[in-house]
Amino acid sequence: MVGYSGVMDLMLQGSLLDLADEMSLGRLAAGLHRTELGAGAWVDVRPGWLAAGDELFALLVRSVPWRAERRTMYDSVVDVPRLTRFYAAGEPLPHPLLDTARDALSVHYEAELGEPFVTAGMCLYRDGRDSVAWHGDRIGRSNDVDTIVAILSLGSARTLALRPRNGGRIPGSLQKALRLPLAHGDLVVMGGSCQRTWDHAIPKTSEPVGPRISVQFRVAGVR
Ligand SMILES: O=C(O)CCC(=O)C(=O)O
Ligand SMILES: [Fe+2]
Repeated sequence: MVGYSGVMDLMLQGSLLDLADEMSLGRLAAGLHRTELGAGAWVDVRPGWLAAGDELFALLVRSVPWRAERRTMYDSVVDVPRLTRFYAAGEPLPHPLLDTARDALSVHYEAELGEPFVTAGMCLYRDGRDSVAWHGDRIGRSNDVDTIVAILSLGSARTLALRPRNGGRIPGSLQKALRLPLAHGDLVVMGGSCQRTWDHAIPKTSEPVGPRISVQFRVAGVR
């Protein structure tokens, strides 16, 4: 028979296991790595920022009112086979962890950004055929001034591709393309002049990939 303290041990073990499985954001600065892209552009990657995000992913797939998006967007004609939902400033987000993530990002980037992240754009890539073509987030102020766009990646791993704009003819810009594999819980942050001097894309893939959701946090007046 298991005595009282034995029961307590079992309960404690149980709760420790639960804790380990509980969804949580790690310390943002720990494991954050910056790559300078030249011409004032940079990209930060923080692998595994969100731990145990399976339930959040499932909840977002289920409960976000996704809309089909296949139209012209950004500054060129962009084919956008994916589902989206935009949460404007002040609109309640579907899970409190997303508020926590946005606020942690606002604190971390305060000195560089000078204003908080306030909107959340969500995209659902159903499989490898869904994608977003080359573009910069240049709708609004980001067409003229530096900004920061922070993206939390959930679900299946996909590649975020980055390449210098205008065939790399922007003075000081690094002359190569980058491919960042983004896995479940990873954070990627594009900053400085990145939206103006670089383009990014989520390329289609013939790999058998499941659904992926990206949550993009932006400042007011930037899409
Ligand atoms: O899904 C992503 O990680 C990128 C999305 C994106 O570039 C956009 O919606 O502007
Ligand atoms: Fe974008």
